[in-house]
Amino acid sequence: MPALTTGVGHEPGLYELLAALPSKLKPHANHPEESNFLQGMFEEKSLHSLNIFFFQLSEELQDESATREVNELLKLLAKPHLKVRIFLVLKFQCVDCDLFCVTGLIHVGDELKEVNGIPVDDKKPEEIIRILAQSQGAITFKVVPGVKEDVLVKEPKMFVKALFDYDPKDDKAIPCQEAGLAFKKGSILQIMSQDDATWWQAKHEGDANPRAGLIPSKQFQERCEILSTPLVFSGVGFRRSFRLSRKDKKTNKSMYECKKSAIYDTADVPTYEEVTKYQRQDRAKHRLVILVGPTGVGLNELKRKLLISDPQHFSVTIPHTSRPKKNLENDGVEYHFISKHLFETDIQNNKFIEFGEYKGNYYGTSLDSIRSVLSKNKVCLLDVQPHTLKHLRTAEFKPFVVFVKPPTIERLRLTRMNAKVISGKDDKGSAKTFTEDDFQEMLATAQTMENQYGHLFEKVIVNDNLSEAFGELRAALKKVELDTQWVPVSWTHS
Ligand SMILES: Nc1ncnc2c1ncn2[C@@H]1O[C@H](COP(=O)(O)OP(=O)(O)OP(=O)(O)O)[C@@H](O)[C@H]1O
Repeated sequence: MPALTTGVGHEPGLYELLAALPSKLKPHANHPEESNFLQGMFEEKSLHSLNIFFFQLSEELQDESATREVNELLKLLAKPHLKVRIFLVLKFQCVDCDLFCVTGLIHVGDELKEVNGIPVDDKKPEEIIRILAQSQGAITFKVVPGVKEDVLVKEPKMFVKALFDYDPKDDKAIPCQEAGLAFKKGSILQIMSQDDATWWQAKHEGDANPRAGLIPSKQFQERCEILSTPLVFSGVGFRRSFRLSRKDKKTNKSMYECKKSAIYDTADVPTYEEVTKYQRQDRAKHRLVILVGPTGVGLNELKRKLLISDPQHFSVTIPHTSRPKKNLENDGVEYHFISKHLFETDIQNNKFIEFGEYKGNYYGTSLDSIRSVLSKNKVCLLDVQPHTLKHLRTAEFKPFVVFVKPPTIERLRLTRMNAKVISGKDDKGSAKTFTEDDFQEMLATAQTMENQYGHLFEKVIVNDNLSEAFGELRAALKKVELDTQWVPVSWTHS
């Protein structure tokens, strides 16, 4: 039985295999015209833009017109060593010439069973070439996937969270749009095969339909993304540099300039993240709840409502400052008061997740202040600039990131008519009503945040009607505490 084989230890994908076939088969060609035919056929552009269709065995079995194939497959299935691995009969079709062929993503070691319905088990390669040469129009290969000991016993159990939207209909690179699997940012996909370097096979987690579809591999998507993304040093800032969780409303606003840059980190091209199921155990620490959103969108308001709704359950961090303590203040209540020197040492030692300077004094949120809340078995509510998220996405904090998004400009005008925003522009940090510019900036910043960090948001809440937004947030946080969630695999290895 002819097997599609190449060099040991190398498993090319479909395209490499097609490219390698002429030279592999050449020694078996008896006549120069056979050899030329082969060369021509495999260089044919159309063959490289093959449409690929997958047909599950179950579907084939249900297809009454396929009686002969069914019998053949049943015979094969009866062979104990083939039992598990014959699961696909795969077809591909050439768009340009209407060639309709069978195979899947062909791999080294796959066995060719039929060409155009002619059994080729006993045929020599040169005989197969002759059948190909004589074929007109449709060419059909039937291929039995080769043995892979590790996939024999069970289905692959690798799950990933998609960090980008994908629709094969918009993808000019995919060899067959019909065989592609569409998904959205945040979709959980079960990866069925990574054998091909460019196109993985996957299905939606929990999808009863066992058919897998093609998705771009991680490496391929990274390449495409890098090539298509201009390196932009955006002037659109995240105006509010960082917020502190102080209870003093007067100073709880955008007074500080953040020291860290909000420039897009092109090294982190969002593709897929391997995930696993996580269920918080009874006595385990709560996941850190992070709220992200443009200035004025209502993060403080939502935090405040949560704190009031259940002060025993929710809490916020106490910031550090190097400014002198005022008379009515208590160390460790409004702030942790520390010296400028100690603050600088702590900055050097990466103790702050965010810090800034205002009127010569430092203010910052330390990692230890988060730990302190979590160790009291409370839910810690934190709002940060989105670029700090990657530092907080650790097994220790397992953050649940909520993006609070403004509604449309019309709804902003209506709902925020009487609302006050703390102006960071004047020195006093005084409250003023929202201007049209504030709304525009809020919307623009929200868009930038979503574009750059949207893949890190687990929940998006539009803060249109405040009580509805609060209700949605509350419900989401409840779910996080009680339900099983998909989290990065690295969070569950300790
Ligand atoms: N859905 C809403 N409808 C009406 N007013 C709202 C809504 N959400 C928030 N506000 C009001 O908008 C103002 C700004 O809200 P808040 O201070 O919570 O924003 P923020 O996101 O914390 O902004 P900053 O970063 O400037 O602190 C407040 O007066 C608040 O009461």
